[in-house]
Amino acid sequence: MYSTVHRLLRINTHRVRHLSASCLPEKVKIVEVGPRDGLQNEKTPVPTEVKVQLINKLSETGLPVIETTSFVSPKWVPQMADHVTVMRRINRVPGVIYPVLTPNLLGFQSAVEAGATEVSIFGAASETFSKKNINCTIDESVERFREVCEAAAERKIPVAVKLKELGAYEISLGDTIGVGTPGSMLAMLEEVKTRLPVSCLAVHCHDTYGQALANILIALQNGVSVVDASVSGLGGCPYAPGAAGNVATEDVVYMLNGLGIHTGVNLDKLLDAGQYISEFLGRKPASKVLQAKLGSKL
Ligand SMILES: CC(C)(COP(=O)([O-])OP(=O)([O-])OC[C@H]1O[C@@H](n2cnc3c(N)ncnc32)[C@H](O)[C@@H]1OP(=O)([O-])[O-])[C@@H](O)C(=O)NCCC(=O)NCCSC(=O)C[C@@](C)(O)CC(=O)[O-]
Repeated sequence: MYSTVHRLLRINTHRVRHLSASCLPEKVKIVEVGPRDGLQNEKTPVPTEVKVQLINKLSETGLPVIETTSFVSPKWVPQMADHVTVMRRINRVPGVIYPVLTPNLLGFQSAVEAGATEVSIFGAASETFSKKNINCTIDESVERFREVCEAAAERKIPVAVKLKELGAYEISLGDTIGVGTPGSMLAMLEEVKTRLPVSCLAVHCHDTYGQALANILIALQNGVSVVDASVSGLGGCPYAPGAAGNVATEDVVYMLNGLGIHTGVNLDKLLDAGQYISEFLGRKPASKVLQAKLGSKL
């Protein structure tokens, strides 16, 4: 029995090494979106101090990018109404980037005043979703993005956007409703890679159908090395009813550690941050790794 298990382990290890060497990146940049994408959908207001504490804890984990808040209309997304205070109160760790969402010029200007040094704009591939999410057509949204990109370029502020020709340095491909499968991820990436260099692509996978980790693995095998994830698997989009949270950051880090891929993230500190916010929300974490750690405490 022992030797069978041993042999299986040896075979698996060999396969992991083979994967790493041949087609997986050596390093992956994880973009933590929990404080924004994760919390925006919470129905009960989360106190500013809790958001600040969460971001400060995440800042200590080694995560390189933490999407902090969004400068959208408080009438549309009340949970993000404290964006200025959050930006002012967080402890910014040198080397960590704290981007914020800005849907239009007004949002961009407020974000800069509050000290944002990187902004993201967000568009949709579906007219219906564009209208529901930012109250304009796709064409109109591109015009708004152009204004933001021009204002950002004047101040040398990097922009992450879906439209590379406007000057974005990174494009995050979002499966907002989490219906993608490894098959559709592969087909989508093969198509996108005919038009854009894979080095500027990121993936943003919600886990509604439990496919997110498998989809991410396919993306990594296709050269993507930037992955969005949300601590404790928080989230969902207010304009995509029924969509589950993002893939849990803890689960992504665990998978990448197992593949020998460097992230720079301390998993124990990340689990502490996940436990902190899950306990505050009084909710079982969606992260399987955090569930395993908490065990009988759940
Ligand atoms: C885009 C708008 C603002 C257009 O909203 P609108 O109503 O069309 O805008 P408007 O220009 O007609 O202005 C109406 C009012 O909003 C104000 N306003 C206008 N702009 C701003 C601003 N930036 N910040 C604060 N206030 C703003 C403006 O001043 C005015 O105030 P009033 O005169 O009525 O008092 C609105 O539709 C909105 O805020 N939508 C929310 C979008 C959002 O946050 N969605 C969730 C994030 S996207 C997401 O989760 C998906 C993603 C990215 O994570 C990917 C994935 O998950 O796969």
